[in-house]
Parts: sequence; structure tokens; C-alpha cells
Amino acid sequence: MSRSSSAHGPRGQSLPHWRRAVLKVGSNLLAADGGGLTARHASTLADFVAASHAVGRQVVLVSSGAVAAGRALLREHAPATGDLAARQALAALGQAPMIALWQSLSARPVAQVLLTHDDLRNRRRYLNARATLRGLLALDVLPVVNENDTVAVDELKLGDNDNLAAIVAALVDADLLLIASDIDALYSADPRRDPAAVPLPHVAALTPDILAMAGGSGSMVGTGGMHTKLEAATKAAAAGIRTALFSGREAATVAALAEGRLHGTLIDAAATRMQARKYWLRHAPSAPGCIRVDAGAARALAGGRASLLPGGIATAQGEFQRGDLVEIVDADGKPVARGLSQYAAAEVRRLAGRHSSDIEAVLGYTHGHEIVHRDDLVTLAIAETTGGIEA
Ligand SMILES: Nc1ncnc2c1ncn2[C@@H]1O[C@H](COP(=O)(O)OP(=O)(O)O)[C@@H](O)[C@H]1O
Ligand SMILES: N[C@@H](CCC(=O)OP(=O)(O)O)C(=O)O
Repeated sequence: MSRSSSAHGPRGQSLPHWRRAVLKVGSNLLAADGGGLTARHASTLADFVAASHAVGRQVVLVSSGAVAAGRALLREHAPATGDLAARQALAALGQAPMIALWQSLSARPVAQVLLTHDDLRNRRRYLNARATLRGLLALDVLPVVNENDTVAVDELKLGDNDNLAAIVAALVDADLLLIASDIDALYSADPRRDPAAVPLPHVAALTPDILAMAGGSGSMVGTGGMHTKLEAATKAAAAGIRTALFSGREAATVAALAEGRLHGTLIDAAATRMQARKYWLRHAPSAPGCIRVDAGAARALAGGRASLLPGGIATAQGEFQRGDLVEIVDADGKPVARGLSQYAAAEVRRLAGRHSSDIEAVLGYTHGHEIVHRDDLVTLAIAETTGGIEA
């Protein structure tokens, strides 16, 4: 369904500044019902990604379309998509053509990332997925994420790519979730059923009333409809990330987006991204062990911008695993910071006092130069002086 954007005014609304976004592209934009993938709307969206990259912004794509592509390859022999095994087979067939479509539209190399719920529930795999995505962005390639439908049975499924996109947005620390769909906004009711439905340009909070406005998908290849888009926006909002819903069918809308204008619906975040993350780091239960640092490291951490490197560590006490949230204490045992340790307690004990460049020689492998990266760290001293909100 495509509707005009007249309700948002000719110039749309201003899109808040962003540096890293996840762009979710639904099946309906990539394929007509029953048909194969087409570049028609994907090329406009790929141009948006390229324009964003040209001005130093990073985009991670979350793309659907594998099932639709698989279905088109089998034509009249395609099984009905209601059956899980059939969907999995169609997705296996269609992942490669879907990636090939994005590669054909991108001057930069495209990387395929397939994720399941298990990858994100398990802390070690979550960290690995995050490191891979960050690594891909650092390499300047375009990551294209999809659910790994072929191995995702019901209990392992993330469910739909709207929710996957929100999880990925939190995973890569994005500041914006962009959901391109076949509809130009969230409407006050499902516009397929209610001709009096009106578009909402701005949603300050996802209240039960707003959530009740969303209906399901009207197509054979899409899964969630507006319902899963609002679920995704709720997840993003909790992580401090805004969501913008817009029509990927309207070239002018996508072009305006690159200019910082949104014709669609903007959904605010519940807190700033940093507040949400720092709040979690400060209050989530930590592992039983802790990392004891020397006076120099305690001072550096108190400054609020440093990562914890092995050189400033005296020792690790107790037991914790890689990825655990740990308390960092000074020589007197006073907590100075909390953060996610990239190394297990036993590894930290072996690395204490060593230079970062020795990590690989000491352990035989490395998970990076930092024991706790500054993005994963909250300084407790600063929290006391600023009322808990850090820049
Ligand atoms: N309140 C609503 N506002 C807008 N669209 C709605 C609403 N309720 C249901 N929808 C339906 O959701 C559809 C978009 O979701 P979906 O078909 O899953 O697309 P995609 O493949 O882009 O994820 C729209 O085409 C529309 O028919
Ligand atoms: N992983 C599936 C897409 C599932 C999905 O959420 O589709 P959509 O509602 O169109 O975003 C695929 O690639 O076909």
C-alpha cells in the first residue's frame, strides 16, 4: 500500500542528527507478492546508504527478502510459506540472490551476517556478533543482516526482521533505527481496514493506545505488519534509540532522508542512548569477581573517557567470564567503575601489568587491546557529581 505524504507537509519534519543507523528493508519493498527481487526501491535505498557513507555516517542494513527470492526461483513449484520447513528452504535458496541484489547496488563490498536468537542470548556469541559488526564497519564494508532462517526453529527465531533490526541497532550502538516499508507512516488505525485512518508524524511515547493502532501485515512475504514495527520501536526506545518509519517506495521520501528531512513517523526514545546504556551498566547485577586497578588507572577511569588497559591492572579477584559485567576497584577496594570485561578473570590475572601489545604473546590469542572498552564502561565517581548522566 502506498499513500501520499501530504499529511506531513511538503518539507516533512527535521530528522535529528545521527551518526550510525540501522536501516531495515522489508520484503514488500524488495519483491512484489509472488515475484522475484527487483532493484526498483532497493536502488533508491542503496543510494541513501551511499550518500550517508559519503558524509561519514555508518549504516547497517537489515534486509528481508530471502523467502521472497527463494519463492520466485521455484516459481510454480514453490511450497506454501505457512510451513516452517518450507520457509526455511525458501530462505536458504534466497539469501544469496538477496545479498547479490545489494552488492549489485553498492560500490562498497557487501558482507552477509546471519543471526539467530541464540547468537544474541548467549553472551559470548553476542559479543562476537558485535565485534564482527563493528569490525565490518571499521573495514568500511556494508553489513547486510538477516535472520538465519535455515537454522532458526520456532524457539530460536527472533521472529521478524523489525525486531531483529532493533536488536542489531542496540548491538552496534546505533543512534537511529530506520524502518523502510511499503507504507508511509504509522496510521491511527490499519489503513487497509479503516479509510478514516490518519498518519501520525510524531510519537513521543509508545503508550498502549499507540500500540493498539497497529495491525498485521497485508502481504504473503512480509511477516509482522505495523505490530512488529512498533515492537521494534519499543525495544529501540528502551535502548535510547529513535525510530523513523517511512515509505521506501517513494523515491522523494528516501532522497529527503539523506537531506535530513523525514516524511514519515518519528518515534522518540525513552532516554538518551548513553543514559540507557550507562544506567544498565551501573545497575545491572555484576559478576561475583572484580578487577583491581592501580592509582594511575583509577585516575584515568575517573576522567570518564579512558578504556581499561592491562597495564593499569593489579589483579582480578574471584571468577567472571568474558563479557561479564564486573566492578573495577582501586587499591583500597573502593569501586571506581563498572564495565563489560573482554577477558575472563583467569585471563585478566595473566595480563595484569602487561602492555596491550603483549596480549597475544601471553594468551596465544587476543580479544582486543582493551580489557574493558570505554563504550562498555561507566565511571562511578562521575555519576556522583552529575546526577548519573554522563556525556
Ligand atoms: N496502524 C497502521 N499504520 C500503518 N500500517 C499498518 C497499520 N496497521 C497495519 N498496517 C500494515 O502494515 C503493513 C506494513 O508491514 P509489512 O507488510 O510487514 O511490511 P514490510 O515487508 O515492509 O515489513 C502496511 O502495508 C499496512 O497494511
Ligand atoms: N528473514 C525473512 C524475512 C522475515 C521478515 O521479517 O520479513 P518482513 O516483515 O518483510 O521484514 C526473509 O529474509 O525472507
